[in-house]
Amino acid sequence: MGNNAKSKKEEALLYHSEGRPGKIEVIPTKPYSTQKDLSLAYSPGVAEPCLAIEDNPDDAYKYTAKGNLVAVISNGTAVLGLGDIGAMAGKPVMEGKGLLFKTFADIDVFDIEVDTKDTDQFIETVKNISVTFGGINLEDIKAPECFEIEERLKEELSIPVMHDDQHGTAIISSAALLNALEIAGKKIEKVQVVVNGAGAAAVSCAKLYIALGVKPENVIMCDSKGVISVRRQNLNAAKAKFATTREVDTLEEALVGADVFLGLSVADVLTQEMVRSMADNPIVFALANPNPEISYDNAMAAREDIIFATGRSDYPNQVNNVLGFPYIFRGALDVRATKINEEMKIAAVRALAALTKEPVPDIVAAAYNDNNISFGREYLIPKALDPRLISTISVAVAKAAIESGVARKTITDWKAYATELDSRMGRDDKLMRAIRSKVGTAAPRRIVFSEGDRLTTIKAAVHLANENLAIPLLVGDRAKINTLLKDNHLTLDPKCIVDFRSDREEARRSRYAALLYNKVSRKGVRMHEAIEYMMRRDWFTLMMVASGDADTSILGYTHRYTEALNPVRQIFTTNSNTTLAAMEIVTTKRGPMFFADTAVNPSPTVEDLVNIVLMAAQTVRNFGIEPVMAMLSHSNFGTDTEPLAAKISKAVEILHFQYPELLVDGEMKADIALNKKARNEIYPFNKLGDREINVLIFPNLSSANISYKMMEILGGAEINGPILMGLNQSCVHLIPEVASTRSIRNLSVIAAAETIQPK
Ligand SMILES: NC(=O)C1=CN([C@@H]2O[C@H](COP(=O)(O)OP(=O)(O)OC[C@H]3O[C@@H](n4cnc5c(N)ncnc54)[C@H](OP(=O)(O)O)[C@@H]3O)[C@@H](O)[C@H]2O)C=CC1
Ligand SMILES: CC(=O)C(=O)O
Ligand SMILES: [Mg+2]
Repeated sequence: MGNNAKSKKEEALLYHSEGRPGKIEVIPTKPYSTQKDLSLAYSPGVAEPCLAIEDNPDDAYKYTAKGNLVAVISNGTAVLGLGDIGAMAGKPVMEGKGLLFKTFADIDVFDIEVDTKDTDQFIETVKNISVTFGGINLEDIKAPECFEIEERLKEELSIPVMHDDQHGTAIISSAALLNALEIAGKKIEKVQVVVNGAGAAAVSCAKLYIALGVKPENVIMCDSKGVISVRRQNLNAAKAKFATTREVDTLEEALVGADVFLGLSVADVLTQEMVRSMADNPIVFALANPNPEISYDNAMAAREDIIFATGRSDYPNQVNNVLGFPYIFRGALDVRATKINEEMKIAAVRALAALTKEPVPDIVAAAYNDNNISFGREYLIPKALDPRLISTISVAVAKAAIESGVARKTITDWKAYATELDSRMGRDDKLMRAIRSKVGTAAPRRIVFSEGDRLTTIKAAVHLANENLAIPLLVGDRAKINTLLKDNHLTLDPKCIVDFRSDREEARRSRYAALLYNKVSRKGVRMHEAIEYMMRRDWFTLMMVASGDADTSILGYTHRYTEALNPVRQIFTTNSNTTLAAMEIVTTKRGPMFFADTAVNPSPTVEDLVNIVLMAAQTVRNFGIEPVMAMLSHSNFGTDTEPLAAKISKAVEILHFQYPELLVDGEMKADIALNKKARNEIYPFNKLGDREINVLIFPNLSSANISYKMMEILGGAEINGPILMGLNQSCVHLIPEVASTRSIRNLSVIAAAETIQPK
């Protein structure tokens, strides 16, 4: 074993053994700390749900975890491509499936390893424990027993049962096949397909390919003994259905001129010569795990026109059932489907294939460190970490279950269901959705971007234009913008590009310079400077807004937010001492929280703090949310009198006196702010009562900035902002040049929303 392989082995073993051994644990979902809690969780309180379920078995979905609990069950006879390694040895894979179910679809899993190879015993065991679960995922059970096991369990149980290696694999590889055929320019009813492997996965994939249009006579299947032909004796029933009449005996012979190779067998059985003998643009899915039928490097070296996929995550095109089973079960559980039928599988195939053609979100680009992911040879199928999979596949599956009559619960509000799915994964950005919807229903605003020739900005602009959320105006070099658009297969109306330094814009620059001079001549700016400024993208961008050529702007900055604010202050404030401040929307599990001041005032005075509170209150109100504000400190209501705490206490005193209607109090520590029970018990005089605080005003820039960044990294919160506050007119927000497309897009939507007057 080479050093690299050895260290990978050690790494994998350490990963599994470190800390609490294994990969999953059980976590209670109800309080259990007091005697009272325990008497409800267990005896005597627990008797009540027991009796309710005895009366009405369906109540198990109401009072127990059944409805969200899936059993991953295996006997270890076909574990990955490792073969029959036994029930116990397969446990790491089953725990792994549990981890994937939970993290990708919020489904809880018990992994169950059944130590028998006897089909009847296995079925009996599963049947006897099935009441515990909302669904059963059979895993890594070898063919042909797996076919009978699944068929009988499906017939005899009224919860969804799916053998993942069969149908999960079939669904994902079918979606990849449809897309690969489109890229190869081939028709499904014409292609010659060679399937290597005749087990659980291979047989099921071949069946689904045929259901999607592949001609049965165009499929040749091979097992460990070669081509399955009518001339062979003693074929099991599943293989017999694929026996060919053609005069070929080996994989090598079968592949000559073939369009598709589908490998669900073992490593390294496909040679470069075989690949070279295939038709033009050969589609090669080498899906054996952990090592494919041909390595990525060998496949790529074999020929240039190959369209290639493996089951692995470390190469492009991971065709692996992980893209399917979490979401298929999610959809099935949510409508309490009695089975997973053909309609649901086909719906999942189509949804997956279609999703691949949608622009890829930044979060995926970041996760794979690749900004160029778009439909093509290297992207036949969505990435496993794509957060859209849940709302795309589960919705399609649930709809198909309802339409095909196997659902025991219906869903009518599909938007709400998709939202619920997103929120399961902690990505619930209700506020952003509300803002987006406000912007989407108004006439699109003209948003000018100072960094118009950056790819992140261009992508955000294309999204905003395509979604009709704004008319983006990109300030930058036209040729550069056009190249970036072309290279990234993006399109944008040429009118959206403002090549501000070009000769064509000379008249506009003069007009803006005159206007600027008019505005700032009493702030020390001379005419020749105003003319020079118009060659600078920040000044030019701001003048587009000041002149009325744009409704609002997004200004990129490199080093310091406060430096970038200088032209903003010059153009849009009458007094250079006006307090400006910045606020971040921090989307937490509790909902949106607003943090201020996160970017402008390093050490705010009492007056600044009062202004920050007033501006934050107004901004939050504009979002349709009633602000409940805590002024944070290391001290609670005078417990410390040192200057920083005293400054906040003074600001509160002024606010209470001058704005008695405002729900603001402090100074208080973060735990007191965020725990209303403790706040009311210890400080019953506080002004905020039973309300949850949603605005946190920090004592200084450092604490605010540190806090929201910690929330982002450690707390997994999504951050949107910074929202610049304090200008008379909403006209600009500043964003770091390194910001992601998602951040730019969200801030743009916020900026657009601010310019919409309430009806
Ligand atoms: N990427 C993905 O999502 C998935 C990949 N897989 C992979 O597919 C493979 C098979 O899994 P599964 O169907 O569950 O297992 P099974 O045990 O049910 O089937 C294995 C099949 O492979 C055949 N086989 C073994 N050696 C060869 C060979 N040299 N040439 C041709 N065929 C051969 C066997 O032939 P015989 O019938 O003669 O014994 C059998 O038909 C595994 O590597 C697994 O990791 C499986 C599921 C999902
Ligand atoms: C991916 C999978 O389920 C397998 O290889 O068995
Ligand atoms: Mg498997």
